[in-house]
Amino acid sequence: MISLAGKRRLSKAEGQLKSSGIYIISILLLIFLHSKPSSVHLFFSSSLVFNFSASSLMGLWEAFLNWLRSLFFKQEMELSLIGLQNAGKTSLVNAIATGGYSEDMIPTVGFNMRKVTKGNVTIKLWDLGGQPRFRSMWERYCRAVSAIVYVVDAADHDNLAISRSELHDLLNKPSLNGIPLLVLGNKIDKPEALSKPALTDQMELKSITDREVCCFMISCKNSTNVDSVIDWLVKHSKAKG
Ligand SMILES: Nc1nc2c(ncn2[C@@H]2O[C@H](COP(=O)(O)OP(=O)(O)OP(=O)(O)O)[C@@H](O)[C@H]2O)c(=O)[nH]1
Ligand SMILES: [Mg+2]
Repeated sequence: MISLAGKRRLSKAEGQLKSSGIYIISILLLIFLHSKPSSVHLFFSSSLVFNFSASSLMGLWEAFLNWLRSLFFKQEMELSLIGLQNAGKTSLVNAIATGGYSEDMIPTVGFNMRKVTKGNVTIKLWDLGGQPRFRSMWERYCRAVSAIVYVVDAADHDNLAISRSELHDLLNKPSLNGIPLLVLGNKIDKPEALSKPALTDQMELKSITDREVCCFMISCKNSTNVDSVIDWLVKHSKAKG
């Protein structure tokens, strides 16, 4: 038997527990809203359209839970870097991992694997050799990845046609159906480098309709747009959960 005073103490403790729980959730919600202003905007714009529908509230709640999850759980993703020899794949791995750059690169023989951690996401990068003798293994290393990263030397006009046909041959493999594609036009520090519309055109990227395709123009040498590449990669690991 619990005395009346005991019951009072118990319900007081319960009340304190509840209010501190609400307090913690409110603080976390405020931090979330502060760190993701875009979701607040999205919520209010969709609320205006749908008159504060339950789905917009659910969307915000889901985004909040995903954010909470990302604070506590590490996420992993696997990527393959493909492209002709000399395109700058290994240079990109270095730019992502350390920000370093070297003119003196040794061509990749076979493949290298490197793990890079960005925030709570660990990215496993398969950096494949681009010489003709290694291209037959590209497909094998692309099968289970979250995204295929295809690097093109945007300043090497002579090899663009080969780069395009190698890319389209690879994407035609049924085992790679639907895997998102990130095409990177590298070496934009060189004056002869193509513009993004010209590269999109030359690589016939608009004809790829069976998957998500994104293209950035980058320079590993000057670290141009490397941050955008990392953001894209991290977003795609989150999409995979
Ligand atoms: N100007 C310039 N040169 C670059 C850039 N990125 C890479 N390079 C140079 O391009 C050459 C080839 O770079 P790698 O990273 O080895 O090319 P790769 O695609 O890994 O080549 P393989 O391993 O043979 O398939 C090196 O001399 C790099 O210094 C860049 O953004 N600008
Ligand atoms: Mg290499």
